[in-house]
Amino acid sequence: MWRRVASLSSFLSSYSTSFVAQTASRLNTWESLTTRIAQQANGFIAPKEKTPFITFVLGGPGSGKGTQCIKIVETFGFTHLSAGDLLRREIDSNSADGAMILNKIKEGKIVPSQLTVKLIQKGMESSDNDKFLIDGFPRTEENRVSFEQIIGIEPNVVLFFDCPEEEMVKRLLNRNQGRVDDNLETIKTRLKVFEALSLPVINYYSQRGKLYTIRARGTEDEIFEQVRPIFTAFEACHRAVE
Ligand SMILES: Nc1ncnc2c1ncn2[C@@H]1O[C@H](COP(=O)(O)OP(=O)(O)O)[C@@H](O)[C@H]1O
Ligand SMILES: O=c1ccn([C@@H]2O[C@H](COP(=O)(O)OP(=O)(O)O)[C@@H](O)[C@H]2O)c(=O)[nH]1
Ligand SMILES: [Mg+2]
Repeated sequence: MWRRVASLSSFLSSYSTSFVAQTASRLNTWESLTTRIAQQANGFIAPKEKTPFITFVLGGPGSGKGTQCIKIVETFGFTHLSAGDLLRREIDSNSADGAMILNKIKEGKIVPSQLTVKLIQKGMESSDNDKFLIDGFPRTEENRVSFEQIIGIEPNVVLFFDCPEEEMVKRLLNRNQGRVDDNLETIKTRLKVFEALSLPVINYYSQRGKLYTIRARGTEDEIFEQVRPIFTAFEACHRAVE
């Protein structure tokens, strides 16, 4: 469905007086947003009939990734694959790796890449959808490379929820989902891991022109209004070729 688009730039520029344009101006100017998206869609060459459209959803712990993914799913029909949820499911199913995964999560450390990528791969293969939100992954450069090697596709879009540390800590301590890692000691490690290992991944995608940074403070709805124009523009690209 999300196939290569032949001539998007002209379509997108004629779209610039729409409601979407007004909304998009809060994030970027509409022109620069649509130009970027057209370039990315044009660079997306489908090697087989159904190549998935992949969005990586990144940000520190408590930045609101999961919360915003729910809204993206409701509005744009993506399938949500949270790497953390997939790993927690492995623990709950008493799999051979369960104890190791639990330890890593308790310590705020990163689970070996191959394992996480295989779980994501299974999630993608068991879905009929061709639009995926991969939430909380890749968290390290090694994660990123492993995904590219095993899945063989690069993300089309990378969202980065940029949130001040004190706000993330406050949210995590109030998350109230009974998670073993929502305690101050683990949170401190997770913030260090984020800075040391995850920020390089974010910088990598910024350099590749795939990064959309969202200011992740404010109400959930306010934050979603920064996210919405990105996917609206991609949908517009998609409709243009149907
Ligand atoms: N904009 C927001 N303002 C206040 N609290 C939020 C906001 N977005 C999410 N939360 C809350 O913060 C906590 C962490 O959000 P979550 O989506 O789980 O973040 P992440 O997946 O990035 O760790 C949750 O309890 C969630 O309800
Ligand atoms: O690709 C991943 C995703 C998660 N985790 C582990 O799972 C924890 C919780 O991740 P999740 O994405 O659920 O946390 P969030 O950022 O949403 O709070 C992380 O701290 C890691 O220990 C991991 O090792 N690799
Ligand atoms: Mg989450």
